[in-house]
Amino acid sequence: MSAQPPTSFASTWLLARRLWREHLSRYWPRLAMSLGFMAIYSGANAAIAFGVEWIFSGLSGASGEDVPALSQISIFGPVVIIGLGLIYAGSLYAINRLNAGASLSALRDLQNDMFSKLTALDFAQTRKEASGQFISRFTNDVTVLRETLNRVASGVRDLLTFGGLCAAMLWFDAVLFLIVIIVYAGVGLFVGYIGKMLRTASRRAQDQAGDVTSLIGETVAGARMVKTYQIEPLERARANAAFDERLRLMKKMAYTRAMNEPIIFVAGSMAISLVIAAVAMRISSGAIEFSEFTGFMTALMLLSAPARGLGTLNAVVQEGFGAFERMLSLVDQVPEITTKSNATELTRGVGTVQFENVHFGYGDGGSALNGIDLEIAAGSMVALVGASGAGKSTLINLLPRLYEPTDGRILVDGNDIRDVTLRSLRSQMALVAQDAVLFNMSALENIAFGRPEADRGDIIRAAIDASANDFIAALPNGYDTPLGEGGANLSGGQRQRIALARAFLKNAPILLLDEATSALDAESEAQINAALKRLTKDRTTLVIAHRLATVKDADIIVVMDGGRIIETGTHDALIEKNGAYAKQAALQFS
Ligand SMILES: Nc1ncnc2c1ncn2[C@@H]1O[C@H](COP(=O)(O)OP(=O)(O)OP(=O)(O)O)[C@@H](O)[C@H]1O
Repeated sequence: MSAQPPTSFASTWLLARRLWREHLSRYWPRLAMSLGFMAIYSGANAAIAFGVEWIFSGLSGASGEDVPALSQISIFGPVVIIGLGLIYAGSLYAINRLNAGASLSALRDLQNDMFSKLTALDFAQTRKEASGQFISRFTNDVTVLRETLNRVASGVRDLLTFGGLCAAMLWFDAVLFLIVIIVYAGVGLFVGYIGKMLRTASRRAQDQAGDVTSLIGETVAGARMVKTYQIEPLERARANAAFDERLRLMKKMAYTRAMNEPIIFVAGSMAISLVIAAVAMRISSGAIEFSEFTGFMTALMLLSAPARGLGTLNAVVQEGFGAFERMLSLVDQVPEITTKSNATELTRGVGTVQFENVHFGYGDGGSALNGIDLEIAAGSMVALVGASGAGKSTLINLLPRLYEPTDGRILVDGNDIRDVTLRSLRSQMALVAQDAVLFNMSALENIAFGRPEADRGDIIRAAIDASANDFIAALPNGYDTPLGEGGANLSGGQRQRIALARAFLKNAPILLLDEATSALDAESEAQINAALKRLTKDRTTLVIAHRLATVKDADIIVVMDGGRIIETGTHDALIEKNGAYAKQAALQFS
């Protein structure tokens, strides 16, 4: 969830400055050109008032017989008005085009910044928020901010137009102008208050939009569970509740926003009535002529459009800044697990691993690992066994620095893993997890994750080693077949073999394995076992072992309980010891 700073003027100003400095300023040439066109546009607007004044002064000055003067007005009047109209329309097109180009490009940059940060965040940081909250920043928040940037651009145009029309009114009559300005200043206070309410409401609505995105994502991803457990009504109820909440928040925003335009309208009517009330006095005292009054009234009428625009601008800006704040709450996160400035490159070694008095807790008070000491010889296989929650996955996750130990240290080939670059450390290990994560790309690209620079031949060789070549070749487009989101078009065993092919291709000296427990048919299991044997050969392997075969083949079995190692030894030695492992083995393998 985003931090919630106060919706003060200062925070709006800070956000506006960041938006300009970090995202918009690089597009200043386009924005400067747009500003030039805005000046032309507002000039054309004010000139219309003067054009009307000129026509009326001509009409009231000329008598019925003054044919040349009247025909001059009937020829030049329309030409002037059409000319001004064309300048007005042309500059409006240029303004909209230039602004859209700049704001859309700035949003693309902001999305890139967010995505870079998303990939740079610590594993733990990406787990803190539901995925929907992240997705929502790229979808809902971007849409809201895009709307705001459009409106800010038209707001600048409105401001210039407002200024131009005010200057015209001031030119015609200062006293009448003062009346108008006092009325609009009073309205400004209301509008500011409404904007404040909207920013708070908008932040809440955007956070909630993230919850809705998560819910929909869960329902689609978990379609199998939803159907087999027949929890469709439950899911519908959850969705109904979320949409009801969305309705409530959006209504609150819409109702608040709805107050804006009527207030501006009332202000406009009040300004016009007060001006009409005062004009007789001004004309009778000779301060203003009738034709000047028509010019003044034209400017006042033209003022209502930019005034409405400016009046609603604050509301839209506050909504947009609510979204921008949420985006910044991602961009501003600082990853904690990083490469030290004096880190060295970990060169490919034999793959010895040492855990020295390693402690770790997830920050929720409890400790997941309590003083792990473990030495793993190069090329050996260590099987981690123990009850659920014993700390096996946690131990494996510490090695590629997905999490950092709270105490103790971990060495790879004699190097403290905090003293080497993250990139070189992670290049020394391959991870094959239980849930083989596949992406919506071709089989070829999915395997190539192991080593992006690998050529097609290397990739096919890795697939052959992983017993994956036969089924991939049989896909409609072979290696170029898209695998569907999450590998939806493949069986569990096939997904596992793609994941193994990735590890073969990476050819790292250290292998981290969370063995699949998913029920595989005998043939798949045999194929995966054979592939695993090839993969683990001559590599240091840490495996969370579920299979009897793996446990028996391991060089050392490490039995964990409550974040501690309680026994180590070979299968035979541990059976002979008749301790915790022997008991577990008796239960499992009987
Ligand atoms: N992301 C997390 N946040 C907080 N606590 C966690 C997190 N992941 C695991 N834990 C806790 O840390 C402890 C060790 O969990 P871990 O996943 O390492 O156990 P495990 O032995 O791998 O279990 P399993 O065999 O069920 O996967 C457990 O008490 C677990 O509840």
